[in-house]
Amino acid sequence: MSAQREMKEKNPWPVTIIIIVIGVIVIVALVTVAVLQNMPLSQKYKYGIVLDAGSSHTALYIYEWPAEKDNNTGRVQQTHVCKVQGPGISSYASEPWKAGESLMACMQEAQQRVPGKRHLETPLYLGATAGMRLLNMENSSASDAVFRAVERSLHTFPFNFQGARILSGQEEGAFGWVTVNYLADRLEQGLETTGALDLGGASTQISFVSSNYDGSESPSNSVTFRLYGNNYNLYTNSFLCYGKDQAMKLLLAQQTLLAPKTIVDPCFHPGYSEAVSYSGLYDSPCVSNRKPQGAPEAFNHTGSGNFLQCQDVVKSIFNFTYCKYSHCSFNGVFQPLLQGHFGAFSAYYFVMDFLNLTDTSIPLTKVKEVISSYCATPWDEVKRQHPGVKVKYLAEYCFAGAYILTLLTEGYNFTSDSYTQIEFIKKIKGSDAGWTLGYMLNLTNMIPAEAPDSPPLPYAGYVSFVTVMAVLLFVLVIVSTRRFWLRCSKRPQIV
Ligand SMILES: Nc1ccn([C@@H]2O[C@H](COP(=O)(O)OP(=O)(O)OP(=O)(O)O)[C@@H](O)[C@H]2O)c(=O)n1
Repeated sequence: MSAQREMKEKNPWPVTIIIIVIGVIVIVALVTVAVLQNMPLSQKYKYGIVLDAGSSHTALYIYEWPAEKDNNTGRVQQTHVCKVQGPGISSYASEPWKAGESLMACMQEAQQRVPGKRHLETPLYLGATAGMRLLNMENSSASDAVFRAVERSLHTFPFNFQGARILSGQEEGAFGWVTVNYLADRLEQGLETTGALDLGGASTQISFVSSNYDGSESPSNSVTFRLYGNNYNLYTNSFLCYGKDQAMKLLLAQQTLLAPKTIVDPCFHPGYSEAVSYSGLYDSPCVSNRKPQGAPEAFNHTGSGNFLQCQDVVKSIFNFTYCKYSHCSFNGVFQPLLQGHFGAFSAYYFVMDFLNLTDTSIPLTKVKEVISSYCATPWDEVKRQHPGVKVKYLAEYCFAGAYILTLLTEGYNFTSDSYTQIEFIKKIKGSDAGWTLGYMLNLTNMIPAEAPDSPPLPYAGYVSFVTVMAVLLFVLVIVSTRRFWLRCSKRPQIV
C-alpha cells in the first residue's frame, strides 16, 4: 500500500506530457493560422495589350502582372508578342480598311492567350509612331481614315479598348526610357538611370538624365517625372526622318539631286543593282520638297561598297555646324553632355547584332573595319553567305552600320570611351525594350509617384518571428508554472 502511494507521489510525467502535447498543438495552431492569414493569395494575373503601330510594321504585346500587386515594381512582364503580317498601318493610306484587317490575326491570338474571364477588364491600347506622324503631316484625312478602320477592327474584340492615337516623339522617347529603367529595377531602388537610344524606321529617339540639364535650356526637350518618390528631369529628343528607312531616303535624295538615271551608291555592295522609282522615293514628307525637276520615272540604284565614301555621304544628311545652344547634337537641336549607361534598341540592335558588333568593348576602329569589310563584300556573295536573311535587310546593313556609327559618334557625340557605356539590347528580363511597356504602365497608373509602403518584415522573416515567439512563450509558461505542476503531482494521493 505504501509502495503504491510512493509511486503515485513521484510520477509527475502524465501531467507534464499532457501540458507539452497541448502546448505543441497550441503553437502549431497559432503559427498555422498566422501563416495562412498572411500568405500571399494564390497568384491571379491581370493583363494589358499594347499595339505598337510603327512605320515599318505593327507588333502586339501582351503584358501580365499578379492581380494583387498592381503597384509593385518590376512585376509587369511581357508574355507574348505577335508580329502583324504586312507593312505598318501608315502604308494603307489609299485602302484604310486593310489596315484594320491586318490586325485581326494578332488580335485573335491575343483573345486565345488572355484568359476569357479577364477579357472585359483587359485594357487594349494602340499607339502609332513616326509613320503615322508623317502620314498625318502629309494627309491628315488619310491618317484619320486609317485610325477609323483600325478602331473599327479593335472594337470587335471583347477587350477594354482605350483608343488609338499618335504618340508624340517626346512620348515615344520618354516611355522607352521608362521601360528600360522599370525592367532593370532602377526606378524603385532610386539607382542611377540608364539612357535610352531607339532607332525606328522613321524616327530616332535619345533620352537620358544628365546632372547638367535642369530643363532651363531648351525646355521643349524636358520631361519631368516623379516615380517611387524620386524626381527625374529627363532630356529627350526625337528626330523625325532619322529612323533607318527615312534616313536612307535622305541619303538617296542627296545622291539624286540632279535627277540621274543611275547612281553609284558607296553604301551598297559592289554588284548591287535595283530600279527605284522617283515617285516612290519622294513620296515621303522627309524628302518631298527636294524632288528634282524633270526626273525620269526611275533610276538604277547600284553599289560600290566603299565605307569611307559612304560615311561622307551619310554625314551630308546631318547639319553638324548650326547650334544656338551651349551644346547640340545635330540640326541645331540642343543636347546636354552625355552621362551614364545607355541601352540601344530596335534597329540599333538588329543592325549591330547582324554585324556581330553588339559587344561595345570592341574599339571603334575595329567596328569601322568590320562594317567596311561588310560593305566591300560583293552582293552575290553577301546573299550566298546569309540565305536566311531578308534580302532587303541584307542590302541595307552596310548603310545602316555606317549610319549608326555616324549618328552615335558625330550626331550624339559618343567618344571611343563613352561608346563602351552603350549596351545594344533587344530584351530585358524577357520583355522587349521599346516604348510600349512604359506607355501601358503610365496609362494604368502602375508606377506610383511615391514609394509604396512595404511591410516591416519580409514574409519569411515574419514566419520565423511568429514561430520563435510562440516557442519562447510556451517555454516561459512551462518554466513559470513548473513549480505549481510539480507540487500538484507530488501531493500525496490516498488511494
Ligand atoms: N531584322 C531586322 C528587322 C528590322 N530592321 C529595321 O529596323 C527598323 C524597324 O525598327 P522598328 O523599331 O520596328 O521601327 P518602327 O516601329 O517600324 O518605326 P518607327 O518607330 O520609326 O515608327 C526598320 O528600318 C527595319 O528595316 C532591320 O534592319 N533588321
